[in-house]
Amino acid sequence: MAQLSYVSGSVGLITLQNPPVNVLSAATRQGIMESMKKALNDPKVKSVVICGQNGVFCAGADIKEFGPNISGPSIVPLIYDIEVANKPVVAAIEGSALGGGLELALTCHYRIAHSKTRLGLPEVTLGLLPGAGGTQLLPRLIGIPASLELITTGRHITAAEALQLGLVDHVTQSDTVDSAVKFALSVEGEPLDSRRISKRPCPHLPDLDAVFEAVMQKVRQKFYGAIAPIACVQAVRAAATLPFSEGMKREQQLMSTLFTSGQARALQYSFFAQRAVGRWSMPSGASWNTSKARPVHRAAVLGLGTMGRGITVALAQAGVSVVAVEIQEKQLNEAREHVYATLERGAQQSGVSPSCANITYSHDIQAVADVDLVIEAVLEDLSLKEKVFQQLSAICKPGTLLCSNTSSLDLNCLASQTKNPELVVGMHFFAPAHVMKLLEVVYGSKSSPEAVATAMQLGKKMGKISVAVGNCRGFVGNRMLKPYIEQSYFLLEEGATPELVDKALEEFGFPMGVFRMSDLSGLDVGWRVRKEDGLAEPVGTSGQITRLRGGRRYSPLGDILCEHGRFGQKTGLGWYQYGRPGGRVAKSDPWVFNLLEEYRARLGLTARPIDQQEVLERCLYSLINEGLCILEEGFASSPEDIDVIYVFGYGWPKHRGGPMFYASMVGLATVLERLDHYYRSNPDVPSLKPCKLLRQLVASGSPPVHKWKEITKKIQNRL
Ligand SMILES: CCCCCCCC/C=C\C=C\CC(=O)SCCNC(=O)CCNC(=O)[C@H](O)C(C)(C)COP(=O)(O)OP(=O)(O)OC[C@H]1O[C@@H](n2cnc3c(N)ncnc32)[C@H](O)[C@@H]1OP(=O)(O)O
Repeated sequence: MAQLSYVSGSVGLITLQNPPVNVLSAATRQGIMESMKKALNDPKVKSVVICGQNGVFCAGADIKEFGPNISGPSIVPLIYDIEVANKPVVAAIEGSALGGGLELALTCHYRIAHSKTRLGLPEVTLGLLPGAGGTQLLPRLIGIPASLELITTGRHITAAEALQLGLVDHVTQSDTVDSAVKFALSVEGEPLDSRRISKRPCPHLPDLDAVFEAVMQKVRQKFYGAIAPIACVQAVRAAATLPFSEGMKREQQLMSTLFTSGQARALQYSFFAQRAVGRWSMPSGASWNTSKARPVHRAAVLGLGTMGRGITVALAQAGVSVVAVEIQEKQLNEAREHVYATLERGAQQSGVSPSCANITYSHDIQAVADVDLVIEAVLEDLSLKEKVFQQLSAICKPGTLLCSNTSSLDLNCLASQTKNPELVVGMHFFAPAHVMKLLEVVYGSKSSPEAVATAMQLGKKMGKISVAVGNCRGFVGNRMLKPYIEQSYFLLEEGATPELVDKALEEFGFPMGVFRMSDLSGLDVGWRVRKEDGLAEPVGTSGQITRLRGGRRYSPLGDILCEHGRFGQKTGLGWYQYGRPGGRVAKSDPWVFNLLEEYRARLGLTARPIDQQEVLERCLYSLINEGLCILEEGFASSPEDIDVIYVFGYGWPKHRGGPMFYASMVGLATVLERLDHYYRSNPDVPSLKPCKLLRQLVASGSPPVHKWKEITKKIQNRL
């Protein structure tokens, strides 16, 4: 796992050999320790270079090993041994130097990096802090403000930025190991004391208290409820105020609290879940490793409203050449300007040149004739989309993949309008499409595995986390949102206020509660769908309100708001008031309180006190229950799929893993008991009825999430 060889006569070259990314597993740590000892004891060796096999330095500790019993040598003493070495040790950094990998490099006396390397301390994203001296060494090397920023965000930086910060000594464009060996030869015999970072004082910061206070406030706001960023700030403060050895003790104390926390488990689960969703499968048995994606060199986006513009930007930024089509001339011109400005802004932020040259605009649908893939993003209207798919099927060259950005319509209906339904898949982006990481790739009953593989690969190229899901109403994300929103309306009927419900959900960790979120996305969208479904009927100011519709309880509260022209932020009024159309700051609205009182009086409902616990249980457990139904019915292939969708598309707090992981942390038996309880008192609300899979999981002893698949499969085989 780490190999010592001898080069250029006097250099001991230690190569980490743990593919694919040379993580510091027990065997690797052992290997480094033994190789180091051998090199230092060998009189022929005058300097040491540490590098990683296959162009990757080291991606840090092996996250899979984290748990109560870590075997093998501990990282911290190993790293100390390197720093105190009496021969110069040079890190030859290429690929990635992350977490424990960067800490390993920090204890070397010199750091040479290839220009394409990414460096960082991403432990905070795993619910941890850089616990192998990173919080004490980095501030001594690059100063407190820069260290705080890197450690609390976990951001990966380029070699150029690392050089500018003083994190590396030299950046090379040629062979990194060769450069490091040459460098090691040049410093043999030189004194090392000034190269030992632990011996340096932390650079003085005059307004220390103010800096730490400001950063603490920022992380509390930005990462609401997350404990790791706070511990990171506390650890860096120790570097600024304590001698190195004391600071190390503080780092270890903070690390051990984080290490066993539920948040760390959730975030580490999420790390692997993000990678697991790439290994998709379909109920037919087709999967990522049996299906080949087609290359997409040229894509078209049809319909340049908000979604189409975002998709155009994301494709261009991914280096795909785009034909952007909008039939209305005015909208086309506006879109062109908007896309240009967004690309310019993005380029300024990232420092790379904008990709505007990749885009051609047209108001003629014939312009899509020779593209490899089309993403349709016209209005969410079934008959319009059906017509568009008929046209696309006639115009496009044979084999062109036809994708729809629909968020709610039946993909099979669209596919049935084409000559080749196997070439039709859903690509459900989330607004703003060039920013949001999630992409639901929806397969219909006839979608070919090749079409799914192509959409998944294109999503990856666009920097998205793509999840393959089946074609049920609302797909996975929006389907689960329905019972969650429904419960929030019922809670209002029973005595809650939008403020109370939102507060409970925001304290849980959502960036916005359900009512603020609905105001942002527009209340009229759901209203239109409910009207199409025959659910929303005019309520008026007098007369009977029917609460039972389609055999289940229905709350018309959202419809009433829409009847009053309250569509949310865009009209300045919704569940809250915003001062003006397009206003962003939500303020309580007495009109809503009056409405709720009058509504309850009309229905003979008595308001009762509702606490935050009930809000969370009813909103979250009904959403979780729907997710379990989706798994049971096979529309998602694993709980990880659902969790990734919720974390990256719906603001589920990252440090809670996702709804399925959260349910397992709360205890499936508890979720089942509470759903049973609420369903007993609300038998006309089917979404509270615990699904078969939940009962089965509890009956099987509530196995951890990664074992649910076995039980899901059994239920599906029986269906
Ligand atoms: C009681 C208290 C005691 C506490 C004592 C603890 C002592 C603590 C001392 C030190 C602690 C150090 C903490 C850390 O170092 S935590 C790890 C920090 N590192 C990271 O977060 C890096 C994570 N990896 C990545 O960002 C990427 O994988 C990257 C390296 C950029 C490569 O990206 P890419 O090329 O896209 O490849 P993949 O992401 O698909 O990864 C390839 C496979 O490798 C697996 N992988 C990657 N990193 C790790 C890791 N650190 N541990 C385990 N496995 C890792 C990844 O899952 C992929 O596997 P698979 O193909 O099976 O999906």
